[in-house]
Amino acid sequence: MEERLKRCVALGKEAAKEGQVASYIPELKKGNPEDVGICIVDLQGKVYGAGEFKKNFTLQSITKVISLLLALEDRGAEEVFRHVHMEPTGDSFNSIMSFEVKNPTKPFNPMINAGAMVVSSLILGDSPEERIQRLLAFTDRLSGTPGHVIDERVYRSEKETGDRNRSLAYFMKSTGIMEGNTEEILDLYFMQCSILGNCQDIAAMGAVLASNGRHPFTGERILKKENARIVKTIMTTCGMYDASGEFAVSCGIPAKSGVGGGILGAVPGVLGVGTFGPALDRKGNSLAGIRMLEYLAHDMDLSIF
Ligand SMILES: NC(=O)CC[C@H](N)C(=O)O
Repeated sequence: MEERLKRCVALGKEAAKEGQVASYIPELKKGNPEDVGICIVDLQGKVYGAGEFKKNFTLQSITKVISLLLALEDRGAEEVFRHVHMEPTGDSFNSIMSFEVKNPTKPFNPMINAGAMVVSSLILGDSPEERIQRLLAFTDRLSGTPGHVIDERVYRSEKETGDRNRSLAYFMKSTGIMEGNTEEILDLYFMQCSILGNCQDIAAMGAVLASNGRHPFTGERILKKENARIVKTIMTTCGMYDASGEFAVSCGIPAKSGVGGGILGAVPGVLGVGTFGPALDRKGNSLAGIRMLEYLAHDMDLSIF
């Protein structure tokens, strides 16, 4: 396995040369495009890693999986899906057009920004502070590693420049889909995107999903089986944004990407995998991550299809 992962990293480094580090959030420009890492956590809790698999990065849209799981555990699926659909969009993750023109009643799915903001608004807590603390504590539980924090610089950078997300949020306020204090919900969303984690953290989360909600490190059940199933399905259809269809064919692993360069993968009944490589393609997915996951899927016969 060590050899296989080293080979992945070599392939990932090669693929990363074609990509660009995200720049629309100024602080993310500091990412090093040559960083590449991968980690696998199997369902017995064994950890295998190569490259920069212990290096922290902001989880960004990978936290859409965490917030959806928490909202599902907090509120139940019926209530969550009263506020958000579960359909792929075919448009970019922060598209306004798709949302307003095609379907103004509720956001298409929880893996695009509009849907994720509505989902975060459903997380229980009496104050924004309590909500973000619950989200951080849940990140600790899912990853099996305590002490997750927010990258304050990325958070501030996003808050200062997040006009697109602000537009989406206020549009949803105007149609009545998103209830509550819009600025507080935006703030929660910006903070959640800035949660720091590494490949091992996201591989462990993938393993929890892969084992239908049991933690591979402790055997403890931390998610309802049904919620793990729902989230894996939505990752398959929507997790790589408007590249989800192609990724399902080329790789076939339920996955979720983030513009910080991470991808979380969950192979049902087999393993969780986390990849890192901040050089992105034009759709906002990590090039190294895609290459490594495609290689792994073929080499280990991991496609679910
Ligand atoms: N694709 C992503 O990772 C997007 C998350 C980013 N924080 C944003 O809201 O634009």
